[in-house]
Amino acid sequence: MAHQFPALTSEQKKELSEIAQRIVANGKGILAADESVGTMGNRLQRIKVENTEENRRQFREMLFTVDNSINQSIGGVILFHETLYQKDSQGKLFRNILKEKGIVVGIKLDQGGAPLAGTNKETTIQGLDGLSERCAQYKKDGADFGKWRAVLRIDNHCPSNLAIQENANALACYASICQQNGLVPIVEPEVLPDGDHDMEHCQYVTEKVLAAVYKALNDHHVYLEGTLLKPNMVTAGHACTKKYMPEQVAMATVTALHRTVPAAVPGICFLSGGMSEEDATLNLNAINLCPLPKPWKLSFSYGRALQASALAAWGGKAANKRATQEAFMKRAVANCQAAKGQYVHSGSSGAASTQSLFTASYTY
Ligand SMILES: O=P(O)(O)OC[C@@]1(O)O[C@H](CO)[C@@H](O)[C@@H]1O
Repeated sequence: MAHQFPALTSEQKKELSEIAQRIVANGKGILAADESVGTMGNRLQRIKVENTEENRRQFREMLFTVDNSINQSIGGVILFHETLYQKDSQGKLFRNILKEKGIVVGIKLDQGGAPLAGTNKETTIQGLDGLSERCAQYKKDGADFGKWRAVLRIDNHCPSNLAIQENANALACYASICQQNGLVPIVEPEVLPDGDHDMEHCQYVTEKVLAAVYKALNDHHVYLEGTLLKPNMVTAGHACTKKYMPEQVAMATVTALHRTVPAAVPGICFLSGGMSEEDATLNLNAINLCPLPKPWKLSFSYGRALQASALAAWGGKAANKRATQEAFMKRAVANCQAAKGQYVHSGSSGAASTQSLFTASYTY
Protein backbone atom coordinates (compact mmCIF):
# COMPACT_ATOMS: atom_id res chain seq x y z
CA MET A 1 0.00 0.00 0.00
CA ALA A 2 1.49 3.34 -1.02
CA HIS A 3 1.98 6.29 1.36
CA GLN A 4 0.35 4.76 4.41
CA PHE A 5 3.05 6.35 6.54
CA PRO A 6 4.43 9.19 4.38
CA ALA A 7 7.92 10.26 5.45
CA LEU A 8 7.58 13.88 4.30
CA THR A 9 4.74 16.30 3.56
CA SER A 10 4.43 17.79 0.09
CA GLU A 11 5.65 21.14 1.50
CA GLN A 12 8.75 19.49 2.92
CA LYS A 13 9.42 17.77 -0.41
CA LYS A 14 8.99 21.03 -2.30
CA GLU A 15 11.45 22.82 -0.05
CA LEU A 16 14.03 20.04 -0.35
CA SER A 17 13.83 19.73 -4.10
CA GLU A 18 14.06 23.51 -4.55
CA ILE A 19 17.19 23.69 -2.39
CA ALA A 20 18.83 20.82 -4.31
CA GLN A 21 18.02 22.39 -7.66
CA ARG A 22 19.30 25.83 -6.64
CA ILE A 23 22.69 24.39 -5.72
CA VAL A 24 23.28 22.86 -9.17
CA ALA A 25 21.44 25.39 -11.39
CA ASN A 26 23.16 26.63 -14.58
CA GLY A 27 26.49 24.84 -14.19
CA LYS A 28 26.90 25.82 -10.55
CA GLY A 29 28.69 23.50 -8.15
CA ILE A 30 29.83 23.33 -4.56
CA LEU A 31 32.89 24.59 -2.74
CA ALA A 32 33.75 21.92 -0.14
CA ALA A 33 35.33 24.12 2.54
CA ASP A 34 34.42 21.61 5.26
CA GLU A 35 37.88 20.29 6.09
CA SER A 36 38.03 19.16 9.70
CA VAL A 37 40.67 20.83 11.88
CA GLY A 38 43.07 17.93 11.26
CA THR A 39 42.55 17.86 7.48
CA MET A 40 42.98 21.64 7.30
CA GLY A 41 46.22 21.18 9.23
CA ASN A 42 47.56 18.97 6.40
CA ARG A 43 46.63 21.62 3.84
CA LEU A 44 48.28 24.40 5.82
CA GLN A 45 51.38 22.32 6.46
CA ARG A 46 51.96 22.15 2.69
CA ILE A 47 52.27 25.96 2.61
CA LYS A 48 54.12 26.13 5.95
CA VAL A 49 51.34 27.95 7.79
CA GLU A 50 50.47 27.08 11.39
CA ASN A 51 47.11 25.33 11.90
CA THR A 52 45.46 27.86 14.23
CA GLU A 53 41.81 28.83 14.36
CA GLU A 54 42.77 32.34 13.22
CA ASN A 55 44.72 31.10 10.18
CA ARG A 56 41.84 28.82 9.17
CA ARG A 57 39.47 31.76 9.58
CA GLN A 58 41.66 34.12 7.56
CA PHE A 59 41.95 31.76 4.60
CA ARG A 60 38.24 31.06 4.55
CA GLU A 61 37.42 34.75 4.85
CA MET A 62 39.29 35.33 1.60
CA LEU A 63 37.30 32.61 -0.16
CA PHE A 64 33.91 33.78 1.12
CA THR A 65 34.47 37.52 0.54
CA VAL A 66 35.52 37.08 -3.08
CA ASP A 67 33.64 39.15 -5.67
CA ASN A 68 29.86 38.62 -5.73
CA SER A 69 30.07 37.17 -9.25
CA ILE A 70 31.23 33.94 -7.59
CA ASN A 71 27.51 33.18 -7.29
CA GLN A 72 27.46 32.42 -11.03
CA SER A 73 29.73 29.40 -10.46
CA ILE A 74 29.24 28.35 -6.83
CA GLY A 75 25.73 27.38 -5.71
CA GLY A 76 26.63 25.95 -2.31
CA VAL A 77 29.45 25.96 0.23
CA ILE A 78 29.96 23.14 2.75
CA LEU A 79 31.26 24.35 6.11
CA PHE A 80 32.80 22.61 9.10
CA HIS A 81 31.11 23.25 12.48
CA GLU A 82 33.78 25.79 13.51
CA THR A 83 33.37 27.78 10.29
CA LEU A 84 29.57 28.00 10.51
CA TYR A 85 30.01 30.15 13.62
CA GLN A 86 33.04 32.19 12.50
CA LYS A 87 32.96 35.84 11.41
CA ASP A 88 34.93 37.99 8.99
CA SER A 89 37.23 40.76 10.23
CA GLN A 90 34.28 43.20 10.23
CA GLY A 91 32.36 40.90 12.61
CA LYS A 92 29.93 39.48 10.05
CA LEU A 93 29.08 35.78 10.20
CA PHE A 94 30.48 33.85 7.23
CA ARG A 95 27.13 32.15 6.73
CA ASN A 96 25.43 35.54 6.28
CA ILE A 97 28.08 36.66 3.79
CA LEU A 98 27.40 33.53 1.72
CA LYS A 99 23.63 33.82 1.96
CA GLU A 100 23.72 37.46 0.83
CA LYS A 101 25.54 36.28 -2.28
CA GLY A 102 22.68 33.82 -2.89
CA ILE A 103 24.86 30.82 -2.02
CA VAL A 104 23.31 27.90 -0.10
CA VAL A 105 25.07 27.04 3.17
CA GLY A 106 25.85 23.39 3.99
CA ILE A 107 27.35 21.59 6.97
CA LYS A 108 29.56 18.51 7.37
CA LEU A 109 27.68 16.02 9.55
CA ASP A 110 29.79 12.84 9.58
CA GLN A 111 32.15 12.42 12.51
CA GLY A 112 34.97 10.16 11.39
CA GLY A 113 35.51 6.46 10.87
CA ALA A 114 35.10 3.48 13.21
CA PRO A 115 36.75 0.13 12.39
CA LEU A 116 34.68 -2.79 11.13
CA ALA A 117 36.20 -5.72 13.01
CA GLY A 118 37.02 -8.78 10.94
CA THR A 119 37.70 -6.83 7.78
CA ASN A 120 40.91 -5.68 6.10
CA LYS A 121 40.99 -2.34 7.99
CA GLU A 122 37.64 -1.18 6.66
CA THR A 123 35.49 1.40 8.42
CA THR A 124 32.01 2.71 8.85
CA ILE A 125 31.26 6.34 9.64
CA GLN A 126 30.07 7.66 12.99
CA GLY A 127 27.72 10.53 13.73
CA LEU A 128 24.19 9.10 13.75
CA ASP A 129 23.74 9.50 17.54
CA GLY A 130 22.13 12.88 18.21
CA LEU A 131 22.13 13.65 14.48
CA SER A 132 18.51 14.78 14.40
CA GLU A 133 19.13 17.37 17.14
CA ARG A 134 22.29 18.60 15.39
CA CYS A 135 20.42 18.92 12.08
CA ALA A 136 17.59 20.87 13.71
CA GLN A 137 20.08 23.29 15.29
CA TYR A 138 22.06 23.73 12.05
CA LYS A 139 18.85 24.41 10.13
CA LYS A 140 18.01 27.16 12.67
CA ASP A 141 21.54 28.49 12.26
CA GLY A 142 21.18 28.88 8.51
CA ALA A 143 22.26 25.58 6.94
CA ASP A 144 20.09 24.13 4.17
CA PHE A 145 22.08 21.05 3.27
CA GLY A 146 24.29 18.46 4.93
CA LYS A 147 27.17 16.22 3.91
CA TRP A 148 28.18 12.73 4.99
CA ARG A 149 31.25 11.09 3.53
CA ALA A 150 31.56 7.30 3.65
CA VAL A 151 34.91 5.86 2.60
CA LEU A 152 35.50 2.57 0.74
CA ARG A 153 38.86 1.20 -0.32
CA ILE A 154 39.90 -1.06 -3.19
CA ASP A 155 42.34 -3.69 -1.92
CA ASN A 156 42.67 -7.37 -1.13
CA HIS A 157 39.08 -8.43 -0.15
CA CYS A 158 38.01 -4.75 -0.19
CA PRO A 159 35.51 -3.37 -0.31
CA SER A 160 33.83 -6.23 1.53
CA ASN A 161 30.12 -6.79 1.28
CA LEU A 162 29.89 -5.80 4.96
CA ALA A 163 31.61 -2.43 4.34
CA ILE A 164 29.41 -1.73 1.31
CA GLN A 165 26.16 -2.58 3.12
CA GLU A 166 27.08 -0.92 6.40
CA ASN A 167 28.15 2.35 4.77
CA ALA A 168 25.13 2.38 2.43
CA ASN A 169 22.83 1.91 5.42
CA ALA A 170 24.53 4.69 7.44
CA LEU A 171 24.29 7.04 4.45
CA ALA A 172 20.59 6.25 4.10
CA CYS A 173 19.89 6.78 7.86
CA TYR A 174 21.73 10.11 7.68
CA ALA A 175 19.85 11.15 4.50
CA SER A 176 16.48 10.38 6.06
CA ILE A 177 17.31 12.31 9.27
CA CYS A 178 18.52 15.32 7.22
CA GLN A 179 15.32 15.43 5.22
CA GLN A 180 13.17 15.24 8.35
CA ASN A 181 14.95 18.40 9.50
CA GLY A 182 14.76 20.32 6.22
CA LEU A 183 18.34 19.70 5.11
CA VAL A 184 19.14 18.33 1.64
CA PRO A 185 21.51 15.40 2.20
CA ILE A 186 24.62 15.20 0.06
CA VAL A 187 25.24 11.48 -0.14
CA GLU A 188 28.97 10.83 -0.51
CA PRO A 189 30.15 7.25 -0.92
CA GLU A 190 33.81 7.74 -1.88
CA VAL A 191 35.75 4.86 -3.40
CA LEU A 192 39.30 5.99 -2.60
CA PRO A 193 41.88 6.26 -5.41
CA ASP A 194 44.57 4.42 -3.37
CA GLY A 195 45.95 1.31 -5.08
CA ASP A 196 47.25 0.08 -8.43
CA HIS A 197 43.92 -1.20 -9.79
CA ASP A 198 42.87 -0.26 -13.32
CA MET A 199 39.93 1.94 -14.25
CA GLU A 200 37.74 -1.03 -15.18
CA HIS A 201 38.05 -2.41 -11.65
CA CYS A 202 37.16 0.98 -10.18
CA GLN A 203 34.07 1.03 -12.40
CA TYR A 204 33.01 -2.44 -11.19
CA VAL A 205 33.40 -1.42 -7.53
CA THR A 206 31.76 1.98 -7.99
CA GLU A 207 28.71 0.31 -9.56
CA LYS A 208 28.41 -2.17 -6.66
CA VAL A 209 28.69 0.65 -4.11
CA LEU A 210 26.20 2.97 -5.83
CA ALA A 211 23.69 0.17 -6.39
CA ALA A 212 23.79 -0.63 -2.63
CA VAL A 213 23.45 3.06 -1.73
CA TYR A 214 20.33 3.54 -3.87
CA LYS A 215 18.76 0.33 -2.54
CA ALA A 216 19.34 1.59 1.03
CA LEU A 217 18.01 5.09 0.22
CA ASN A 218 14.86 3.49 -1.15
CA ASP A 219 14.50 1.23 1.90
CA HIS A 220 14.77 4.30 4.16
CA HIS A 221 12.09 6.21 2.19
CA VAL A 222 14.52 8.94 1.17
CA TYR A 223 13.03 11.46 -1.26
CA LEU A 224 15.53 11.34 -4.11
CA GLU A 225 14.46 14.64 -5.69
CA GLY A 226 15.63 16.29 -2.47
CA THR A 227 19.14 14.78 -2.45
CA LEU A 228 22.44 15.26 -4.27
CA LEU A 229 25.04 12.55 -4.91
CA LYS A 230 28.76 13.21 -4.37
CA PRO A 231 30.65 10.27 -5.88
CA ASN A 232 34.21 9.64 -7.01
CA MET A 233 34.86 9.75 -10.73
CA VAL A 234 35.77 6.34 -12.15
CA THR A 235 39.56 6.47 -12.49
CA ALA A 236 42.47 4.08 -12.24
CA GLY A 237 44.17 3.73 -8.85
CA HIS A 238 46.81 6.30 -8.06
CA ALA A 239 49.61 3.72 -8.47
CA CYS A 240 48.26 2.17 -11.71
CA THR A 241 50.82 2.35 -14.51
CA LYS A 242 48.19 2.55 -17.24
CA LYS A 243 47.04 6.10 -17.98
CA TYR A 244 43.57 6.99 -19.24
CA MET A 245 42.33 10.01 -21.21
CA PRO A 246 39.53 12.24 -19.85
CA GLU A 247 37.17 10.78 -22.49
CA GLN A 248 37.81 7.26 -21.12
CA VAL A 249 37.27 8.41 -17.52
CA ALA A 250 34.08 10.13 -18.67
CA MET A 251 32.70 7.06 -20.45
CA ALA A 252 33.44 4.76 -17.49
CA THR A 253 32.00 7.27 -15.01
CA VAL A 254 28.78 8.03 -16.87
CA THR A 255 28.29 4.31 -17.62
CA ALA A 256 28.55 3.48 -13.90
CA LEU A 257 26.15 6.29 -12.96
CA HIS A 258 23.74 5.43 -15.73
CA ARG A 259 23.50 1.87 -14.45
CA THR A 260 22.90 2.76 -10.82
CA VAL A 261 21.64 6.32 -10.13
CA PRO A 262 17.91 6.99 -10.65
CA ALA A 263 16.94 9.86 -12.94
CA ALA A 264 14.99 11.43 -10.05
CA VAL A 265 18.28 12.58 -8.49
CA PRO A 266 18.66 16.23 -9.56
CA GLY A 267 22.43 16.50 -9.43
CA ILE A 268 25.67 14.60 -9.16
CA CYS A 269 28.52 16.70 -7.77
CA PHE A 270 31.84 14.88 -8.01
CA LEU A 271 34.55 15.01 -5.35
CA SER A 272 38.04 15.70 -6.65
CA GLY A 273 39.76 12.88 -4.74
CA GLY A 274 43.35 14.07 -5.10
CA MET A 275 43.26 14.85 -8.83
CA SER A 276 45.12 18.01 -9.81
CA GLU A 277 42.90 21.05 -10.24
CA GLU A 278 43.31 20.91 -14.01
CA ASP A 279 42.59 17.16 -14.28
CA ALA A 280 39.46 17.56 -12.15
CA THR A 281 38.23 20.27 -14.52
CA LEU A 282 39.16 18.42 -17.73
CA ASN A 283 37.50 15.20 -16.52
CA LEU A 284 34.32 17.04 -15.52
CA ASN A 285 34.22 18.70 -18.92
CA ALA A 286 34.62 15.34 -20.69
CA ILE A 287 31.88 13.85 -18.49
CA ASN A 288 29.50 16.57 -19.64
CA LEU A 289 30.43 15.91 -23.28
CA CYS A 290 30.02 12.13 -22.93
CA PRO A 291 27.54 10.85 -25.55
CA LEU A 292 25.40 8.79 -23.13
CA PRO A 293 22.04 9.83 -21.67
CA LYS A 294 22.62 12.12 -18.67
CA PRO A 295 19.34 12.81 -16.83
CA TRP A 296 21.05 14.61 -13.90
CA LYS A 297 23.12 17.80 -13.63
CA LEU A 298 26.78 16.72 -13.57
CA SER A 299 28.76 19.17 -11.54
CA PHE A 300 31.44 19.51 -8.85
CA SER A 301 31.82 19.54 -5.08
CA TYR A 302 35.55 20.02 -4.91
CA GLY A 303 37.70 20.60 -1.85
CA ARG A 304 41.32 20.31 -2.93
CA ALA A 305 40.67 21.01 -6.64
CA LEU A 306 39.10 24.41 -5.85
CA GLN A 307 41.53 25.53 -3.17
CA ALA A 308 45.05 24.32 -4.01
CA SER A 309 46.08 27.31 -6.18
CA ALA A 310 44.41 29.71 -3.76
CA LEU A 311 46.28 28.22 -0.79
CA ALA A 312 49.57 28.39 -2.69
CA ALA A 313 48.92 32.01 -3.71
CA TRP A 314 48.06 32.99 -0.12
CA GLY A 315 51.03 31.41 1.65
CA GLY A 316 49.72 32.78 4.95
CA LYS A 317 50.27 36.45 3.96
CA ALA A 318 47.44 38.99 4.10
CA ALA A 319 49.16 40.97 1.34
CA ASN A 320 48.38 38.09 -1.06
CA LYS A 321 44.61 38.46 -0.68
CA ARG A 322 44.03 39.58 -4.26
CA ALA A 323 46.09 36.76 -5.81
CA THR A 324 44.35 34.24 -3.52
CA GLN A 325 40.89 35.39 -4.54
CA GLU A 326 41.84 35.49 -8.23
CA ALA A 327 43.16 31.92 -8.07
CA PHE A 328 39.97 30.70 -6.39
CA MET A 329 37.73 32.56 -8.85
CA LYS A 330 39.67 31.13 -11.80
CA ARG A 331 39.05 27.53 -10.70
CA ALA A 332 35.41 28.21 -9.84
CA VAL A 333 34.74 29.69 -13.29
CA ALA A 334 36.65 26.88 -15.04
CA ASN A 335 34.62 24.21 -13.23
CA CYS A 336 31.35 25.99 -13.97
CA GLN A 337 32.29 25.94 -17.67
CA ALA A 338 33.20 22.25 -17.35
CA ALA A 339 29.83 21.53 -15.73
CA LYS A 340 28.30 22.79 -18.99
CA GLY A 341 30.84 20.98 -21.20
CA GLN A 342 32.27 24.35 -22.27
CA TYR A 343 35.72 24.38 -20.72
CA VAL A 344 38.60 25.15 -23.04
CA HIS A 345 42.01 24.53 -21.51
CA SER A 346 44.05 27.72 -21.94
CA GLY A 347 47.39 25.93 -21.84
CA SER A 348 48.73 28.47 -19.32
CA SER A 349 48.00 26.83 -15.98
CA GLY A 350 50.10 27.71 -12.95
CA ALA A 351 52.25 25.00 -11.31
CA ALA A 352 49.80 24.56 -8.42
CA SER A 353 46.92 23.71 -10.73
CA THR A 354 48.63 20.76 -12.40
CA GLN A 355 50.12 19.29 -9.21
CA SER A 356 48.63 16.01 -7.94
CA LEU A 357 46.72 16.57 -4.70
CA PHE A 358 46.66 12.89 -3.75
CA THR A 359 46.96 12.00 -0.05
CA ALA A 360 47.29 8.31 0.80
CA SER A 361 44.42 6.77 2.87
CA TYR A 362 42.53 10.05 2.90
CA THR A 363 40.00 8.96 5.44
CA TYR A 364 38.80 12.02 7.36
O1 LIG B 1 38.38 15.13 -2.61
P1 LIG B 1 38.16 16.59 -2.35
O2 LIG B 1 37.45 17.27 -3.48
O3 LIG B 1 39.41 17.30 -1.92
O4 LIG B 1 37.22 16.69 -1.05
C1 LIG B 1 36.06 15.93 -0.89
C2 LIG B 1 35.64 15.97 0.56
O5 LIG B 1 34.42 15.29 0.75
O6 LIG B 1 36.61 15.30 1.35
C3 LIG B 1 37.09 16.15 2.37
C4 LIG B 1 37.38 15.41 3.66
O7 LIG B 1 36.20 14.99 4.31
C5 LIG B 1 36.08 17.22 2.50
O8 LIG B 1 36.66 18.38 2.96
C6 LIG B 1 35.50 17.36 1.12
O9 LIG B 1 34.17 17.78 1.16
